[in-house]
Amino acid sequence: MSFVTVRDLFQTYGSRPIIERVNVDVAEGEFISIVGASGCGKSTFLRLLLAQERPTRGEIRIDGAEPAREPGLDRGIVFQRYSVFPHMTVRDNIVAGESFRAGWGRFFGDAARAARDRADETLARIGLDHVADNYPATLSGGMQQRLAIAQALAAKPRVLLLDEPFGALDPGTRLSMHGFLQDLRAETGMTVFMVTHDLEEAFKLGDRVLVFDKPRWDPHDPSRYGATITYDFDARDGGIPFQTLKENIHVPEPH
Ligand SMILES: Nc1ncnc2c1ncn2[C@@H]1O[C@H](COP(=O)(O)OP(=O)(O)OP(=O)(O)O)[C@@H](O)[C@H]1O
Repeated sequence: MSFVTVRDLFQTYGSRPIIERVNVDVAEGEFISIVGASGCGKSTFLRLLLAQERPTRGEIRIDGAEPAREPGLDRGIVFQRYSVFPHMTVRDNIVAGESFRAGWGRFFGDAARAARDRADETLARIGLDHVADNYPATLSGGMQQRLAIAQALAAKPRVLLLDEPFGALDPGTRLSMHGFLQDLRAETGMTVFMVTHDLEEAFKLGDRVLVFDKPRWDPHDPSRYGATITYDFDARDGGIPFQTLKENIHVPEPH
């Protein structure tokens, strides 16, 4: 059963086509990695899923309906940087994330206290309880991204959109963030779309890996045509052969 349905999607800026005839069906709970050359429209595709922009042509359906224009209702988004509110404490960032669900309203009195308690529980679960009163700028990159993901999930979205969420992190932190995201996914059953430049990350985390590319190319006018999904790899159970090969590479013990 298709949960997210994309049909004949086109996006053009001025006279410049960016995305051409994108068609894809995604089941609820699937983790979709998106890869492709720089500037080929991956972030544009996420913005269309978020309904931040309307497509030039075509349609997107989430659970049978057009995606709501307000963020945080059924979709949460995390960018490479700057997804959290810098002027709010770590705890208030989580409370703000939850308040999206309440229609951007603010919590008062008992409701505010209860929201802060829930935020503290979340922070304890993601290992950020000791910095609840700090401001995001005082946290490491990995901690800020953990906070950003927890904030996006506080509104309990059914779809999480991630735009190169780990791109600015060092390899060790990136690895622990993979574990963090896999745990959250198992816990929530959410549907995820993640743009990444890291192929290994794409195949490791994704159930499917979509490749965006331009099937038509005019060498005299590179911006004449847009990109579409040229490959849709099944990445479950080890993914494509190179991933299996890589895991099987045996490095002999030194004698
Ligand atoms: N609002 C806009 N108006 C005009 N052009 C835009 C707009 N948004 C994006 N573009 C252009 O569309 C193209 C695709 O941009 P997009 O950010 O979606 O690519 P991307 O694949 O995510 O790139 P990267 O991997 O570098 O982040 C770029 O050439 C960009 O300059």
